[in-house]
Amino acid sequence: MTGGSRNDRAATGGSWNGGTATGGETPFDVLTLGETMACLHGSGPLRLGGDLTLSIAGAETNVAIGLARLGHTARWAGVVGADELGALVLRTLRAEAVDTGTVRIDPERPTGLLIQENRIGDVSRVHYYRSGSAGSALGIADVTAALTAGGPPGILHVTGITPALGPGPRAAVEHAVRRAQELGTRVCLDVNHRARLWDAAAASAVLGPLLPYVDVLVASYDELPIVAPGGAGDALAAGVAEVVVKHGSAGAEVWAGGEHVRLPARRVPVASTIGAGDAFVAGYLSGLLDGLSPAGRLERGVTLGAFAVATHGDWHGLPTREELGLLSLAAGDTVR
Ligand SMILES: Nc1ncnc2c1ncn2[C@@H]1O[C@H](COP(=O)(O)OP(=O)(O)OP(=O)(O)O)[C@@H](O)[C@H]1O
Ligand SMILES: O=C(O)C(=O)C[C@H](O)[C@H](O)CO
Repeated sequence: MTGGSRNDRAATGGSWNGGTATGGETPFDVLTLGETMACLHGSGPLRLGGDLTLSIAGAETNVAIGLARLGHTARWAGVVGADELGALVLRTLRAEAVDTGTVRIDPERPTGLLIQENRIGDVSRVHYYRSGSAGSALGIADVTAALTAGGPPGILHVTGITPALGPGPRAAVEHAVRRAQELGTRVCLDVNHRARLWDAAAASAVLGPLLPYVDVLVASYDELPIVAPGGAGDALAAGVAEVVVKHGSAGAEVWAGGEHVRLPARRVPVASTIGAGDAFVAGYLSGLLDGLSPAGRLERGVTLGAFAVATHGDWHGLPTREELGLLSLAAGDTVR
């Protein structure tokens, strides 16, 4: 399916944008691509049964939703099944003002599913039911449509999850980053290693060669060696302009424009850490779009990460621009 609704929301505060639009349309601030699934969330051990809540999850759409909530324009490219869960994915994204105009519906494959199991305290397990899914049918043609319809986006955001889904998605990501570079679109890669999908050596062989096309590299401190065995310096030497490293509850750091900045995490009560990394990326890219300094970008990343941690759900608790200051209120405050 092509030609769904075009998000006409104006870009707010974007200090730079992509290449020239065709047909008088405004390019999107950010294009993300990958797999988004139905997500069941349980509050205890799965084998005991009990209630599950149904929503959607996908690292790339978590980022797109975070950006859209802050007033940036975002498109997601992917494939869903011709089923009710695919309809849930599309309906949710449209409600969050994420453009789905180039999303393809595959009549042969089901929408993927993941189940989040809250096992002990804040320790969760994720179970995938995504083998043979519609999302894993993503291919080069999907990327071409998404990158060009409406003009090249300002930023292309991809993650290391997508190439782990199979040869089609891998080719799609490799094509996307090359084409983005030709189009003058900046590329952000989040390593987002998923050990249940592939091992570190396989990830390294695929993601390492992408670095010459990457402008902003994001990795957790334990993932960085997958693409840069010698640390951030290796990635900078490979041509990456900004290297952002996340340290969970210890905050994050960035090397950009000859600067090195490190910030602590915001202190918040922990509801669920799932999605903190994606929220962080949305905040960081929002700061980049707004023309903030490396410290300002990092600060917005850390702020969105804290919103994700302090609320339930992958993306549900992410702030609008007006809500960014909420974290500064004292515990127990009520806004009236
Ligand atoms: N306990 C916490 N309290 C406050 N902020 C946190 C906490 N954990 C994470 N964050 C913020 O979120 C950012 C990203 O978190 P983290 O490093 O855990 O990402 P991640 O491992 O990629 O997460 P995920 O893959 O689950 O999305 C951190 O850099 C930090 O700013
Ligand atoms: O693990 C994945 O593939 C996902 O995209 C699901 C999660 O919602 C996401 O990664 C949270 O960070």
